[in-house]
Amino acid sequence: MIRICRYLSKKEVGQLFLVLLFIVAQVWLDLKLPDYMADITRQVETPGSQMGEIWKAGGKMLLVSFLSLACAVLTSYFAVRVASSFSQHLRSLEFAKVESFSTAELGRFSTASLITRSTNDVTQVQMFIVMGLMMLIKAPIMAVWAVFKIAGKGYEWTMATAIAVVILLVIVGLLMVFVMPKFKRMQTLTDNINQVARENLTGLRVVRAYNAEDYQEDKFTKANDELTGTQLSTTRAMGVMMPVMNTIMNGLMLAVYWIGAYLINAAGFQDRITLFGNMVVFSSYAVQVIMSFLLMSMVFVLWPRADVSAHRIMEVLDTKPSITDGSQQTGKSGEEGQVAFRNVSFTYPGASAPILEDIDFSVKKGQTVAFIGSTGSGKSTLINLVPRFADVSDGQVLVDGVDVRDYEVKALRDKIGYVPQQSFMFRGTVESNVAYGDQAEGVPETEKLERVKQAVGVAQAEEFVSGMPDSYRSPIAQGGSNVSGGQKQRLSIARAVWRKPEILIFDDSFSALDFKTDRQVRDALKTQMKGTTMMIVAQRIGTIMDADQIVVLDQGRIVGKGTHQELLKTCEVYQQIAKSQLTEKELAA
Ligand SMILES: Nc1ncnc2c1ncn2[C@@H]1O[C@H](COP(=O)(O)OP(=O)(O)OP(=O)(O)O)[C@@H](O)[C@H]1O
Repeated sequence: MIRICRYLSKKEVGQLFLVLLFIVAQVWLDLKLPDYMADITRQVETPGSQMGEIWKAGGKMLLVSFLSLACAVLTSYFAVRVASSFSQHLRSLEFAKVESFSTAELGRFSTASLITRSTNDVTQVQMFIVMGLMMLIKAPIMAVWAVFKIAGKGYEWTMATAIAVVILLVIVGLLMVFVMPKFKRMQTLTDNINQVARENLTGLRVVRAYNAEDYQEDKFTKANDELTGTQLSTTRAMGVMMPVMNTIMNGLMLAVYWIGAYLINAAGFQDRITLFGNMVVFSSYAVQVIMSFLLMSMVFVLWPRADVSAHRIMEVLDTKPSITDGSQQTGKSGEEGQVAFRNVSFTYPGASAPILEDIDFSVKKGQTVAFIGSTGSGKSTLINLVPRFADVSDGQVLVDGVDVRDYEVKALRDKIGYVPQQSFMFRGTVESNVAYGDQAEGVPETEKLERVKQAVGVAQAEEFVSGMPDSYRSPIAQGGSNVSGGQKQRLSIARAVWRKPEILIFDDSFSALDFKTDRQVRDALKTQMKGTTMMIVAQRIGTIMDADQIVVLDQGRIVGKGTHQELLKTCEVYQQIAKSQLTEKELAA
């Protein structure tokens, strides 16, 4: 919790000092009140006192109360401001950090946990800051000041207060031992709920198609019950606290008056007024002491949960992304558009065996290299190494003659147009989905739209986009739920084409297209994206048979490399794939 405070901005630290100032002022004013009360009591008890004097003391009391109220309002105002802006800052930091994560880091935290960590956990810290600022700072100042004020006013009363404080501390200590582990568990259970809810919503269609609502509901109920049970037991424990505190406070009051009555009874007439005044003042201060210990104990009860949350946030912020920037902005001149793999091996974090081994090939500017192989043979893993979604475990991937790890990540990715296996659409319009990314910023609207039209044309999506109610300005729902799989795939291709990159990567991106459209897209790419190096992963031989080079993968190793005709003669795995997909006539052609 303390470590997270280093993310406070200068302005927030300034506001914290203001809060501190208002709290000290408030404590000073609050502790002034019993003095006036003692004054009034003395005046009432002293024969011949003037009514005007009592009014004067009462007026001062009222003024001090108002000033204390004003300080309390200002304290809350600044405390809430600091806590809100700090949590806003934390959320932004977490978001930026998560954006820099590679698949390795994303796999280490689950998506659900990352969401809880940037929402619920930040809220816990925010709540603690508000409560902490209002109580944690005030309580010790108040306690010390009040103790200082009551010291010397009668050891019997001081003893009674000390006993009350000890009882209070023991009860709070016991409570903390009981609730602390539960608070820690609460955050993990919140992750759990998020995970189940997320999975259910994402896979809603599958759940419905398999009539698995009851099964999903059971899973959710289990996670929900666990969280509710933990929350209930902590809340119950906390619920006990207030009545216990009240009882201690009232008990102390009784003790103060009982001791007072005893002392006044035993004292001579002259001392009785002083003793009575002391008793009234003491009882007010004793309440302040107990209240401050009560506030402190409340803070210590809130602390564990906030501490767990702060720790979880720091875990994200402290994680060093495995993909770090190099210094190169450009590649070697004369080697633009070239991609080469040099004896590349890759092992997923935590996996025992490499997924890719000894991968070696190169492709020149404007050429097309295709990858084919059985499911799980490592095709996606291989092409993901080019835009550095992960880094090689051994060997080198070169783009434009430079190791991809030596590039500034942004510069490297600016060279690449990537079409993923599962097309992803963002909420917006057709245009905003195609002209997507930093390169779309600052491009004049008319030029942007013109380029969108060209890219959509290459992806053979013109017909269906023109058929949409608002054409290029038609809305696209989150995740592209209002367009078909094939339409999504074409818009996804258009998005990569729009960038006019040096290298285009297609990860099985033609699978949802019919044969005719597949052909048309490839023809359009060939004619309109001349000079662009293409890396295509495909399942269909038809999609890749005219590639300049085909790389055949089997269990993470290259088992064949060459053109379609060469591989038909030399590569057994390729022959098997070809035989299963092509007719005798096509094979002979
Ligand atoms: N994040 C990951 N962590 C651990 N192993 C993974 C991860 N992603 C993929 N794998 C494993 O790596 C292997 C290769 O996966 P990859 O997705 O590269 O295959 P592929 O050839 O593209 O398959 P497909 O044609 O089905 O898409 C698989 O055995 C898979 O289980």
